[in-house]
Amino acid sequence: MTMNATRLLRRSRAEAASSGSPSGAAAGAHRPDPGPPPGVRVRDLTVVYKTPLGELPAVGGVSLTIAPGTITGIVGESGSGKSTLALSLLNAVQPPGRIAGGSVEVDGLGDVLRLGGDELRHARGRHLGYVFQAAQNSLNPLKTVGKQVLDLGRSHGVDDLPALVRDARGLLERMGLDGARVLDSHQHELSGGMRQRVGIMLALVLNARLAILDEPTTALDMITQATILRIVREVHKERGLTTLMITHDIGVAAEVTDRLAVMYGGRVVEHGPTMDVLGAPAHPYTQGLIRAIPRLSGDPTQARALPGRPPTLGTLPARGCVFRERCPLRMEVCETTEPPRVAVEEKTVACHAVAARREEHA
Ligand SMILES: Nc1ncnc2c1ncn2[C@@H]1O[C@H](COP(=O)(O)OP(=O)(O)OP(=O)(O)O)[C@@H](O)[C@H]1O
Repeated sequence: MTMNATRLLRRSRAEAASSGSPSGAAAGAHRPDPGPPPGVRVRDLTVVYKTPLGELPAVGGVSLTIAPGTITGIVGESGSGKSTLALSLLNAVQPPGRIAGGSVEVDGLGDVLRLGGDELRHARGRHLGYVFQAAQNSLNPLKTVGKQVLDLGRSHGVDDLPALVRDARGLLERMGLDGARVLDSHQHELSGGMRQRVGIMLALVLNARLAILDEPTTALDMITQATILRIVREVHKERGLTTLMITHDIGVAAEVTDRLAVMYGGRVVEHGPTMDVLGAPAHPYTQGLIRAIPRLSGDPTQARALPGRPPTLGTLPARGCVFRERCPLRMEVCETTEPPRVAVEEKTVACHAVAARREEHA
């Protein structure tokens, strides 16, 4: 560690000792107020991966509006395209993947898919905070957390590094940790839950207002999981964020999110207020997912796994509805035509059967 870094971190420790209280999680002092939480509009997003069978879509024409200030969950089985969608929001899809079409408009940033080079690097961190899947293991093992905060600040041209370190400490203390001690620690000195909190701090310390959390509680024990979820909710509120949370665990989504998007085979099949999606699911896939979870279905003896297996890129049908193979409501049109998106109360549902039923009742 350079002398300068050591001095900055020492100063942070001295301040911690003299102030005695955490500096809270409100927006950081090293930067003027970045404004209200942003809205996000994903339009016709298609992301393909190169495979031996050619380029195949992991995300197929997804449109999704994320309202400012909400916590939106993305749920779906493994391979449904959740992480690929999250990476697209940062324009961070890597080869053999490629964003083949669409746009991702973020308030205050414009279309993220049109950003490149320095602009994009700047946007990540300053506007878009991302906690990777398995963030517990993504810290640099050779550097203390404090040094990583300073590296982050320098790489984003932060002038007031002491203020940045103070914010990092405040965020850590807000999340129930001894901030000064954690800043002084290496990854191996921290538990999984502590590392996850460090990941959240690193995503937010530059004042990003759009937080993207990919499976933030995977691999944590139940108690630590509950703590992290509480922290996500509280920090979201205090810092005025728009938060997107990827999870395969509907129970987690039910606890934390305001709105829920259900993905299947690279499509968003149902989206709306979490209470409505889980309480009155309209898409046959969402209905099946909920029936498979005893604590949500209400009757453990009635819990039934969805028949069949989720598709892979190679088995995904090129035309028609991607869910039809497993669908109890399958109709002829599902073989050939992509389902329309229909409004069902406050939800949007992509299903031919739901659309047909609505027409009957119209
Ligand atoms: N690097 C890659 N090369 C080829 N195919 C990929 C690659 N990354 C993902 N895929 C495929 O794209 C599809 C979507 O994957 P993605 O990881 O986005 O799904 P997910 O819902 O996040 O799954 P999980 O919960 O398991 O992470 C899957 O079929 C996956 O096998």
